[in-house]
Amino acid sequence: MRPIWTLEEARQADQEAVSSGVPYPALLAQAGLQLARFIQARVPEGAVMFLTGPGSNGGDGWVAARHLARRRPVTVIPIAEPRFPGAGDWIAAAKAAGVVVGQNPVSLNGAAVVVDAMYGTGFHGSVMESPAGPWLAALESGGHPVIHVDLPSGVETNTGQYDGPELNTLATLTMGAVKWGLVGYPGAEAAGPIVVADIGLPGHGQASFIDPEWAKRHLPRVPRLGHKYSRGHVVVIGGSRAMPGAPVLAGMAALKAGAGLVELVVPESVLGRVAVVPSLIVHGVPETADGSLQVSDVLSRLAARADALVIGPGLGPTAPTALIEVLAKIPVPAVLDADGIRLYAQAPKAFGANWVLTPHAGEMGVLLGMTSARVNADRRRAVLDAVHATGRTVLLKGMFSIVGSEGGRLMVNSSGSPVLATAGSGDVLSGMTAALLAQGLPPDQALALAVYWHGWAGQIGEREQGLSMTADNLLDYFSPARHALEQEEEPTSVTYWD
Ligand SMILES: NC(=O)C1=CN([C@@H]2O[C@H](COP(=O)(O)OP(=O)(O)OC[C@H]3O[C@@H](n4cnc5c(N)ncnc54)[C@H](OP(=O)(O)O)[C@@H]3O)[C@@H](O)[C@H]2O)[C@@H](O)CC1
Ligand SMILES: Nc1ncnc2c1ncn2[C@@H]1O[C@H](COP(=O)(O)OP(=O)(O)O)[C@@H](O)[C@H]1O
Ligand SMILES: [K+]
Repeated sequence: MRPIWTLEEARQADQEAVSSGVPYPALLAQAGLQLARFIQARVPEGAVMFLTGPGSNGGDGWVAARHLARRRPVTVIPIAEPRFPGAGDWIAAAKAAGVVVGQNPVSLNGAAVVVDAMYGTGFHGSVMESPAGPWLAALESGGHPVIHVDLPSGVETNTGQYDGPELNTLATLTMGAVKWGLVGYPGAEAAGPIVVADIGLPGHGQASFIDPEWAKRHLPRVPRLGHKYSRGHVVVIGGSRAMPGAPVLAGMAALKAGAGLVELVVPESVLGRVAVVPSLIVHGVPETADGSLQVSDVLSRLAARADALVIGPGLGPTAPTALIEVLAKIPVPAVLDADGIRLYAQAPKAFGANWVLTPHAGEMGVLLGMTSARVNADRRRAVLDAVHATGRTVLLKGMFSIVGSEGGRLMVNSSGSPVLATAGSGDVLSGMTAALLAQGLPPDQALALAVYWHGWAGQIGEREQGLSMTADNLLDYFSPARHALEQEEEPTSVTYWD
């Protein structure tokens, strides 16, 4: 279990530790020691400069400063009067160990690393208007390498909202468990690589990361006596004159993720443009005057044969609402993506059982009646609201994608790469998800495993091809990504330090 905490859950973890007999100063001592060990490991030489705030985030800094002062030059610059429990004693001990107390920004210039211990979970408001503002501006213009304690100062714990500058961040060492602000936007960008320090707090929460061991255990095995029908039959419903390629990407992804048989159902006028891949079976069915899929008996018959459907890749903005109403009556699990989500938003009552939705922030905005900026301002809340509104499993895409399912359970993906932000990469994900549904995984597990596997394919693709990777190249990395899952490799965006 690798939990992700809200502010309330972080406070609850403290209280549980304290009420089980751990004195609060012991937690501060442990956090400060872990911070000192981490700084020593990451930046082994040179002067260390701490910027400390009034609360316990500053306390972590003072404790770490005392440990490091035995080995190397250490300066602490308090940006506000210390008020954390036991401050007088901890500060006296740090000074006795040789910590120098500085006062001005000039002293930053000699630092091999600056430690941001100004604000953590107790922060609220605008950081640029707080006493930390001028220091963040100095760090931005000086380009000093920075390690953040718990959270970058100014990042809101539950959402990731942040109005400070981008710094030269080496890492964020966070105490006990990752906070939602570190996987929210733009907090995730400000945090850089996240490292979790074990300080002996209890490790549970409502949300968790998708775990490498969990992913390995849920990968479908290929039965030795299987045949193509027993491996799962996926039908992709989509395509339009402007977007004939999207269903092909989804279909190929479904095959490569282990479906035994994949059929594409597209408007008849685009049939010639999708019938290019020999492994895919394609059907042209009746279309509207502008070349979008139309409701027809043949479409319903083809859809009803599937073990899982993908509805939406390349469907286009003019497909009729009646299409979703007809498909909702077919008792087959389905992935709704792209214009499939728009159709759902127009006809919410049409929602079929075992359907999953895979919106990016813009499509989530369509579902919830808000802008994508508002979705991204509190991604956790958006997923909870969408699950509540639909009663179904929902994925909010993007870095640190979130899978939400009934009961408010949330899973966050830590695999992935910015090269996935390329046209068609969502179609690949929808096909992969359908293949896992067709192989018998329940919706939340199919989605979590698909997003984790897809992220690994992106990571390996980035390593092999750099930034020029496209969505069709992504298909080439399913196999090495599956191998990474089988080896329980750890994504690098979040690591655990003990
Ligand atoms: N909990 C644990 O188990 C452990 C916690 N640990 C560490 O403690 C951190 C949490 O400590 P914390 O609660 O003291 O909060 P922290 O962020 O240091 O600062 C709060 C202070 O900042 C002030 N302030 C806020 N916003 C402001 C603004 N805009 N402008 C000006 N001032 C502002 C605020 O003022 P107030 O709101 O009270 O007026 C208050 O004085 C946590 O992140 C982790 O690093 C570890 O030691 C180990 C165990
Ligand atoms: N910066 C990023 N880091 C990690 N994954 C990303 C990033 N940007 C996009 N992705 C992933 O790439 C995919 C993009 O899907 P989507 O936005 O639907 O693209 P399209 O509609 O063009 O296929 C999603 O799985 C998303 O999570
Ligand atoms: K901090």
